[in-house]
Amino acid sequence: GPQMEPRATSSAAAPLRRQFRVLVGVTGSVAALKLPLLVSKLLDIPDLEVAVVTTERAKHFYSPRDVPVTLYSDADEWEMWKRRSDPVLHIDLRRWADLMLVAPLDANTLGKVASGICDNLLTCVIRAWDRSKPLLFCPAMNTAMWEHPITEQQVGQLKDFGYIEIPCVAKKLVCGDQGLGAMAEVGTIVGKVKEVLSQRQLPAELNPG
Ligand SMILES: CC(C)(CO)[C@@H](O)C(=O)NCCC(=O)N/C=C\S
Repeated sequence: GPQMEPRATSSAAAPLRRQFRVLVGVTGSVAALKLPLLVSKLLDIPDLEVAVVTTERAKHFYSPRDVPVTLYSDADEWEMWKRRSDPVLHIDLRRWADLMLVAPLDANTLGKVASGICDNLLTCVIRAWDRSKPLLFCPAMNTAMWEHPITEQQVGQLKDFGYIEIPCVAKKLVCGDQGLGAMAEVGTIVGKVKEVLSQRQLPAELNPG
């Protein structure tokens, strides 16, 4: 998990290890049931390290047993910070990650991010995010929510921040409605992560000289 160990070891014996760190944010859309599949597909990408930050609502849609990486939630922030000298988890996480992927981004968290609300671990990481690093988001919500005019405004706001949208798709949603609002397919999401990583220089300390 994201401890502050050195980013890479390079010695005669061991080649430079180029781990690229992806922090997955998961929120309370029913599409969060795809988290185990998404994490397992990300772990198939060579040299990728994955950690997850979950909201409380998202926990209803997956079992931590099916997520074989470090999974942070709000209580971890409270546990970790007891006194002034203690680390601040959302700041540790913004430093640790090279790329952030919010999948799914539900209507509630979309609204929070668009207006700078940061009332949990995930929104605090995003609020503190270093915008020189890529942040990808996958909206997912009921069609009626998607079609509300506030959605376009708030997605536009996130794009103005420089965040990259992986657009939702039209499907027969789990609630029976047919239309836009379904999270992009996991294959689409993983493909976009690969594309963005291929365009990025590795962090300097991974690629000295
Ligand atoms: C869950 C999944 C991935 C199954 O294909 C798909 O329905 C979806 O992305 N739904 C997210 C939209 C949503 O949150 N609907 C909430 C009420 S309809």
